[in-house]
Amino acid sequence: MTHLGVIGGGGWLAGALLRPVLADRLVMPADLVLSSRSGNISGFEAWPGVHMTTDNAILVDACDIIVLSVRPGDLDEIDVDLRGRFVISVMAGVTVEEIGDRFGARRIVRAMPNACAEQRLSFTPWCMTDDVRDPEADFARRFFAASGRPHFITDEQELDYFTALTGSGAAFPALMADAMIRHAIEAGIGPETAVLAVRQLFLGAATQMASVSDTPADIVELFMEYHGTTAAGLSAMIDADLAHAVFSGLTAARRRAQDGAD
Ligand SMILES: NC(=O)C1=CN([C@@H]2O[C@H](COP(=O)(O)OP(=O)(O)OC[C@H]3O[C@@H](n4cnc5c(N)ncnc54)[C@H](O)[C@@H]3O)[C@@H](O)[C@H]2O)C=CC1
Ligand SMILES: O=C(O)[C@@H]1CCC=N1
Repeated sequence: MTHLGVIGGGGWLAGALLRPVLADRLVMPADLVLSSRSGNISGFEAWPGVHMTTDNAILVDACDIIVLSVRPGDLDEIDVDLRGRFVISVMAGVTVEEIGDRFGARRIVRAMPNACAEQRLSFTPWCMTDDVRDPEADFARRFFAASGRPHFITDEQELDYFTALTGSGAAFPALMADAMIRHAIEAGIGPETAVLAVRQLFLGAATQMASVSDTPADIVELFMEYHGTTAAGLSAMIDADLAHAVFSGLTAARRRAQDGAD
């Protein structure tokens, strides 16, 4: 049986990816090894058989598939030999070439999930080196399918773009939601009701956008053509150049991913 080792397994993203994988029994607890700085990893109480260590060399010895999930700035501390191992990296801004040079691995999948993995709703673009074997590619696809929607890409550079666009998960929509909540509170709505209302709005809007054939642009146009209160609000937001703010944010995030996130 394949053993999976996750370096940085106590982190935010690793937990979000692994709990669905364990719940689906894609990997059994006894076949999973997690490493962290402290060795005390929470969030896996439902699977007491999961192994935990502070020693990455022990993890690598025990496992044939290694997931790299430390922050890019902590990569220098990871002193392991991954020659002959199948490696899956979810690190932002760390290229396949760098992973190969640092660790000697040739069979590498690089992916960019987001924290919605915890809800099994990540969008997860991924790419791989030519050396990856068919069953390994199949495992990677199933691994990421447990926590959302994997999307295979052939151009690794697109991963830096997706790091900005979707790697951020709920954060960019949350900024918009927070602005709406603050406006509602200023208008006299109680804070709890404002949060409740905007959460439900985003749930409805996201569910609708994901399920109807209309694109987001079609939905905007539909309301503009209605010429009602929504159109008044949309026009003011367009005049205030909401798109410019969004473009600036995505450009900055992409630049950070290209420069090497830390
Ligand atoms: N959090 C997110 O939403 C996303 C994160 N990522 C990427 O995932 C990677 C992990 O990010 P997070 O989980 O958010 O970070 P985190 O800080 O929550 O987790 C990192 C973990 O690595 C461990 N660690 C650090 N040095 C270590 C070492 N030498 N040996 C073993 N473990 C060590 C830490 O103890 C910590 O538990 C990053 O490279 C990030 O770019 C990618 C997409 C989304
Ligand atoms: O904010 C970050 O750096 C991490 C990596 C991509 C998304 N979240």
